[in-house]
Amino acid sequence: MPENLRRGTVPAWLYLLAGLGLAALAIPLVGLGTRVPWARIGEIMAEGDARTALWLSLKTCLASTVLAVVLGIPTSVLLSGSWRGVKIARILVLLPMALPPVVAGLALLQTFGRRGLIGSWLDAIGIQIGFTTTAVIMAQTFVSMPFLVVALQGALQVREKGHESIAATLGAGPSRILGRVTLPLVAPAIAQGTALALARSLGEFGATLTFAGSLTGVTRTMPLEIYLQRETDPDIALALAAVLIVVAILVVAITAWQHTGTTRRAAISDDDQLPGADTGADTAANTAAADTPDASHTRGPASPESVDGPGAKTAARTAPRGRAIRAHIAVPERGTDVHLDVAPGDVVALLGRNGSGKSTCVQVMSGLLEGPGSTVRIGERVLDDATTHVPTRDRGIALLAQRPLLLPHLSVLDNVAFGLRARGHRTAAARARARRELTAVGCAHLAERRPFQLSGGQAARVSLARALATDPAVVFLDEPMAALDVDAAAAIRSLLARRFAATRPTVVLVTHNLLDVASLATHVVVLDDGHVIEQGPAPEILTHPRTEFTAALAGMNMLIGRAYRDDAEPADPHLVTIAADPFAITGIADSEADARELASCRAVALFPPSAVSLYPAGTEPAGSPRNVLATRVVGIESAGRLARITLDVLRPEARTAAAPRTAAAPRTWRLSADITLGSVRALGIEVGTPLVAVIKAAEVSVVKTADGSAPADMAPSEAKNR
Ligand SMILES: Nc1ncnc2c1ncn2[C@@H]1O[C@H](COP(=O)(O)OP(=O)(O)OP(=O)(O)O)[C@@H](O)[C@H]1O
Repeated sequence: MPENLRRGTVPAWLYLLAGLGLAALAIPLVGLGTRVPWARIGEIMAEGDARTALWLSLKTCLASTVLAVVLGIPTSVLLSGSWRGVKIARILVLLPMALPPVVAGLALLQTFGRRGLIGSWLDAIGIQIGFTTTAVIMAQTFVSMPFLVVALQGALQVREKGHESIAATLGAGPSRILGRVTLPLVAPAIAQGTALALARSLGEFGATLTFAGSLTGVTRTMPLEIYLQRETDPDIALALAAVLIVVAILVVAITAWQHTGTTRRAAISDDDQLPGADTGADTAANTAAADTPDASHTRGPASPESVDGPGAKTAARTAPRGRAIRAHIAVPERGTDVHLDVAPGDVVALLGRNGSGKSTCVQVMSGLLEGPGSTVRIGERVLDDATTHVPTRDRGIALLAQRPLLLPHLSVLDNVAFGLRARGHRTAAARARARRELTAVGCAHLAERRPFQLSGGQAARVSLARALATDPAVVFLDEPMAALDVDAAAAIRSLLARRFAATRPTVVLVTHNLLDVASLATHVVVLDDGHVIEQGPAPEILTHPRTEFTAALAGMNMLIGRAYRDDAEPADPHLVTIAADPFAITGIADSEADARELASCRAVALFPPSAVSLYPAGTEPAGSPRNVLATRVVGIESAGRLARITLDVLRPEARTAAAPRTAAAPRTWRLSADITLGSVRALGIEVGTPLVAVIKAAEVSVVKTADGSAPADMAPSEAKNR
């Protein structure tokens, strides 16, 4: 029993009406069944007229269904769009469904009959349609095609269009998008519409009789044969009716089977999990495998075409492959007017409140949205101006959106190969490259799966592999980590950082996450209400925010400095200390591999104000917290039910022995701590109060900054020792 019926959510009276409805449909068929001379069916069907009628019905139905599909699919695609007059066109197409069949037959006769509008012309050149098998096929097509159009047009109108946009960014042209993306996505509706059209053709009677007549072997189909036999031998009519019902049941059953299959797949896809799909543990294992540099069997180089080593990265850094972006995004109806100037190989984080215009900028630059006054130039190419609009597929960009938007009807491997195929690569070469890309994101073992068999994190990795497989010079990322859990997001972030460092594309990254900014972005552009309100190098904007929004975003505590690992702590391989002489703080990297890689790099430690506990000065907190800082209160403000305490960290007397000295020592380090109002009273906090701040290492995230491989604040001697 369906779930909703078990839960009693259906009112009792519904059962009565539903029972009556089913009975109204089934009882006449049962009544017919009781009168059918079942024992004589074989003998009756062996007779010439009956067999001829059945054969003619099957032939004409097949032909009319093929016509309905060939003409109906393009018609449905056209009618699913929005253009002037589309509503009238939709009514016209549906009209044959509402017409009595005899009227449909009259219309055809008056048009294609010997003396009809077009028929008279055809007759003049020796072509006669009326009362021929062609007329039967035309009559069946006329009445059946609207069924296919209705089923398909509805599905096309509500389809997810994101897949098509992504296919365009991967270089697919309109025909490839229609054939490889749009139609496969609405395949269940095509199957259902085709079966409905076939069933309607099979039962067609009135239009056929009026337009084609009833000539044995030429136009007399099964319904006509049944009608005529009813006058002379009712037993034969009943036997033929039974055969027609069996054929109709077969058609309907095939439809129902198709429909159930696709619905089930879609339901599984929505849950993103299924029996046999990876569990969280598997995902974690994959993540770990992908992030372990020496796990060469599961993870190849960050760039499939490059060698993943510090030397390679440094070499790549000096030679960006990305192109400069110069854009003026003007979309008045969205209140967006933004100038963006991005240097080759830079990673620009586009920040701003919801609705501030970030996605609009990405849509215009990727060609998915036309801004009337916009100009977009990538490298030397003008992509948009008053007279030019280069379609998305020809822009040489990649777009990674919040949802992976993998094509559900293709395997993981073919999803990744899609962009390469669209750009003319042969299947074998495209698949070989796709395998390398999958290896690079730790998903080689998933190549043969379908997207509905992936977890959210795996789908995001595959989507990343697909976007980067075409070696784009410019990458747009529209919150690709927003829908992922913390671990999956960290893994994707780390993959992106490696890939960007290795291949240096120009990147525009839309995000709300400070970790993304700190670890990926070289520059930040902040939007508000469709306009740029602040921009500059990422570390500068984050450490000295000039707007309320950036300050709130940067409300996290942070320390940018040089990372090092304490070799005396082999039991804690994730621990990393960030030193910005004389200050230092210990946190945890996303993985042991990240911790190893971070050592000696420029990195940022981030922790929220809620992670800071305060104690009276001079007390030694119980346990063994890693970060114990002497501080002094410089500000107190109310933050709802909490108080936000601003503290200056006091310069330690002696620098931690293991901490290397940095060239540019910060003069002050200011922290925020959120504590309850009761704690404020209990600690007697006021401006100037000395306090001990304690931060658990587990609360401190450590990520390499976007320019992490080239520490800017290192003393020359230390840079040499690296
Ligand atoms: N399809 C649309 N049609 C009309 N207006 C839209 C459409 N999509 C977005 N807008 C409007 O354009 C403005 C900018 O929206 P946009 O989606 O670019 O913002 P955003 O900064 O990306 O927001 P978020 O962080 O919520 O994704 C908003 O005022 C929004 O309401």
